[in-house]
Amino acid sequence: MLENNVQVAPSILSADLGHLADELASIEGAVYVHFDAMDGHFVPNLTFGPGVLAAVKEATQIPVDAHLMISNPDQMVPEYLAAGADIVTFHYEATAHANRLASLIREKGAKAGIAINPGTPVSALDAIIEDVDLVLVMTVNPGFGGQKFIPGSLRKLRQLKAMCDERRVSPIIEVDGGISPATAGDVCAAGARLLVAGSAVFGKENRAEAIRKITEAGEAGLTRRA
Ligand SMILES: O=C(CO)[C@@H](O)[C@H](O)COP(=O)(O)O
Ligand SMILES: [Fe+2]
Repeated sequence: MLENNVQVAPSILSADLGHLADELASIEGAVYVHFDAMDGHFVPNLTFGPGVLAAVKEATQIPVDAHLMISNPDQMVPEYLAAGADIVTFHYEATAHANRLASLIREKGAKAGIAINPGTPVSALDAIIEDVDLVLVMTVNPGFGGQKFIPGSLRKLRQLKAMCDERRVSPIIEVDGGISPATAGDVCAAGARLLVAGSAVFGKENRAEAIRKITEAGEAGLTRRA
């Protein structure tokens, strides 16, 4: 990914699931479709699994960014890979074998992502930062769409960017939760480049315009940083 390229991944958690194919067709400008898998155990909500991911892949050409909010991801990751996920992101807090899991994802040709909850420090990534393609900094506590952005996430993003620069690695830095044109500038100024947005895209009538506004606000944040 280019250093100054802001990308938006609409989260279908906020889409009208009864008309998923139409919803997917509406997100012009989206670089990924964000797919929130929740198991009712790691997070207090239950959504969809690999079967729905395979249906999403059938319905759109846009690559799928699978965010697995599930306990014991080691068990289910092969299913999400087989379903066609282009990025598979598991939670640091959910596995004892993060490096092994990241290797498995990469061996199958997908991008490997690791996510950290708001309560998990960036230092938790110390032993894995070289082995992943993406780091997802949760900017709300996972489980639900439409929550308020946690401002303390900005400090974590700056710490992560500094860690990456020091170690000379450049994973995609993704943020998820409460992202809108109002918060996109700050997260991009702090280091994020891939912005998940659920309610700020699917809650709007004109999705292409919503995606464009988030992208532009993010790019304005990059200028501020420079
Ligand atoms: O992973 C999650 C929630 O746990 C997200 O991907 C949400 O779907 C984001 O929704 P908004 O905060 O953008 O409405
Ligand atoms: Fe997500």
